[in-house]
Amino acid sequence: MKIAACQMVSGPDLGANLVAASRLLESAVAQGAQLAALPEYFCLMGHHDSDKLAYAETLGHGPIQAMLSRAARELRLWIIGGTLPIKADTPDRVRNTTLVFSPSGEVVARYDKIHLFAYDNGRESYDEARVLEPGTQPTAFDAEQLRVGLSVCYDLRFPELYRAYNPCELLAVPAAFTYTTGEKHWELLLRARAVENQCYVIAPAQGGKHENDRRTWGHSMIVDPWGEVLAVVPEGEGVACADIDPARLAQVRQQLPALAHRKL
Ligand SMILES: NC(=O)CCC(=O)C(=O)O
Repeated sequence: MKIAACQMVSGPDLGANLVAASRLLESAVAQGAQLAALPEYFCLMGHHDSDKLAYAETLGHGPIQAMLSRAARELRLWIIGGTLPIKADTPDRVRNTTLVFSPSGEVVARYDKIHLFAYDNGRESYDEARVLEPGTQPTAFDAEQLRVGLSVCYDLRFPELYRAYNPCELLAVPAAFTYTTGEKHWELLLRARAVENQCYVIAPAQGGKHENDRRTWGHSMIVDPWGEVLAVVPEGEGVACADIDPARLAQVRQQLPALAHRKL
């Protein structure tokens, strides 16, 4: 199966972000992809944390989900729908949610980001817990022969989440890594998760200077189970495509049976 990681530089205009996401999904299909993934916050990188509340949807309703479902159906594509804000049970809180759409346009999986990002180096600071409510459930789904484990951005720093997905063939990490942390840690962590879990990793990211003055690292990539980077988009909008090769997965696991040697 050919897979595609779509990189975006989303802004505060929901309509414009949805148009850009549709265009990238079409481009992924034109390059032969059967599964495409969008980045974290693909539909909105607002000026304020509270913008997420204004655009939050209830499950099964709203323009963001309608666009993803229509694109999946019309393009006959599996879509890992980055993240979108879904209303939480708690007032004034949202879940940062990945919805997965099958090629018939149905939602087949929901994952709510478990680990909420916080960072403060004196010049930049983030605290997702101000408006987000964390998820609690690791979630995987099957896309034909592929078992895919879901995660979002900061989750990448918590290897125990990915162990919960073993065995699977692909780990998905839609992200909006900061430029500062991404420059140092993004590729290192993605390749580590691929090597230690002997899986492919698809990591679609935000990458560039956003209207809200945030700068994200980008470098959307696809990594193979030996830790090789198969495709990358350094900065700006674009699509990184690569093939999932079952023979490669089998070869890596047979030559170095580290997963079978786990003791804990
Ligand atoms: N949106 C996020 O979770 C950002 C995570 C990040 O930048 C990191 O360094 O971790």
